[in-house]
Amino acid sequence: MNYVQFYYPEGFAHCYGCGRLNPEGHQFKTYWDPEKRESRTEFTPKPYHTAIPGFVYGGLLASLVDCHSTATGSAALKELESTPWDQGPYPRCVTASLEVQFLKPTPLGPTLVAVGRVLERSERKVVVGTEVYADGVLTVKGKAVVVRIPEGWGG
Ligand SMILES: CCCCCCCC(=O)SCCNC(=O)CCNC(=O)[C@H](O)C(C)(C)COP(=O)(O)OP(=O)(O)OC[C@H]1O[C@@H](n2cnc3c(N)ncnc32)[C@H](O)[C@@H]1OP(=O)(O)O
Repeated sequence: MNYVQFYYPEGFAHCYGCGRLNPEGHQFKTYWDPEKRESRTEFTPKPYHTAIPGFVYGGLLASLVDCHSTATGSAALKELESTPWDQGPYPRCVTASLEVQFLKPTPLGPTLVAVGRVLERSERKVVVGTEVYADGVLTVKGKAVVVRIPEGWGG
């Protein structure tokens, strides 16, 4: 199964967080389950993504929620099209607003699992709720408003 970012047009595929064409970036990959209408991004932080030894830096967690949300929004807008979900291109979203709640320190080591759900959707805007788990423990919650990319951005 290909991931959402795989279907972004080339001009929108250089994001530091999730651009498949940015070799220096995190290259987050988000999978969309069209039946459950749920998204999933897995990422294993590197040892240098440290806040204090043993715990993940909050900025990385915010980036994960950010890009995971734009990908979830993209999949939610793709649903409004008549083309199949496994045929690109996907609509591209940008983040208008991002809220992150750090519920517990996130341990550095385990693969993090971000799970996203669509809370609200219109033709142009999607509100996405995300939960991030480390070893099955919920450590971060996020809510993002993502908006279909305005005409004339990127390529
Ligand atoms: C090119 C590839 C990019 C890859 C991005 C990957 C993820 C990112 O990090 S994105 C980077 C950070 N984000 C940005 O730089 C975006 C900067 N902001 C903007 O360009 C604009 O404010 C933009 C495009 C988000 C919204 O444009 P604008 O013309 O204001 O939209 P507008 O028509 O007013 O609003 C659309 C909807 O979003 C809502 N909205 C807009 N801004 C916000 C906000 N800050 N908070 C909550 N809701 C908002 C509006 O209320 C409206 O909702 P509704 O349709 O229900 O009335």
